[in-house]
Amino acid sequence: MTVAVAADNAGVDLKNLLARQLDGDPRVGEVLDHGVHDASDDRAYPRLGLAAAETVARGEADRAVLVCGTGIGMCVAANKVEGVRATVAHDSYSVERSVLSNNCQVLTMGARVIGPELAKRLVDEWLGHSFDPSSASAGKVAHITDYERRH
Ligand SMILES: O=C[C@H](O)[C@H](O)COP(=O)(O)O
Repeated sequence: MTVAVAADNAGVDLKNLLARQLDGDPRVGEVLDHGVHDASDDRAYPRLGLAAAETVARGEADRAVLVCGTGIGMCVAANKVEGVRATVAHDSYSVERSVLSNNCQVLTMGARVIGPELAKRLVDEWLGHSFDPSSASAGKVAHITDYERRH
């Protein structure tokens, strides 16, 4: 799969770490890094997160990992992009359910909330989950996407 990544300067170190891990993962064909690339770049999280989420909406990326201070701003921004379902998650169960229940394509994390080793482990787990369109959860997600299309 193709995975987009992005971060503001609060999340750049963790994003770079996760990008390297994703790059070395055999399940990932390509990592699209939307920046920032170092902490001297002070572009705000919505610019970076929206650009990455748009690549998911356009089908250029299958998924995205977005990092800011808390993960909240990136999550709010990404969810404004039509067709994108983003979640902030810092625990294994939420990461799993974000895919299996909610078909989220975007995972956001807060570099000021989670340590790098746990973040790496959760991203590894996240890649292993895939949504089952024949599951009971599919109709619930469809309710959201239908609403989005109608409004
Ligand atoms: O959600 C926003 C992020 O945590 C960001 O990195 C920091 O935003 P702030 O500077 O507005 O607190």
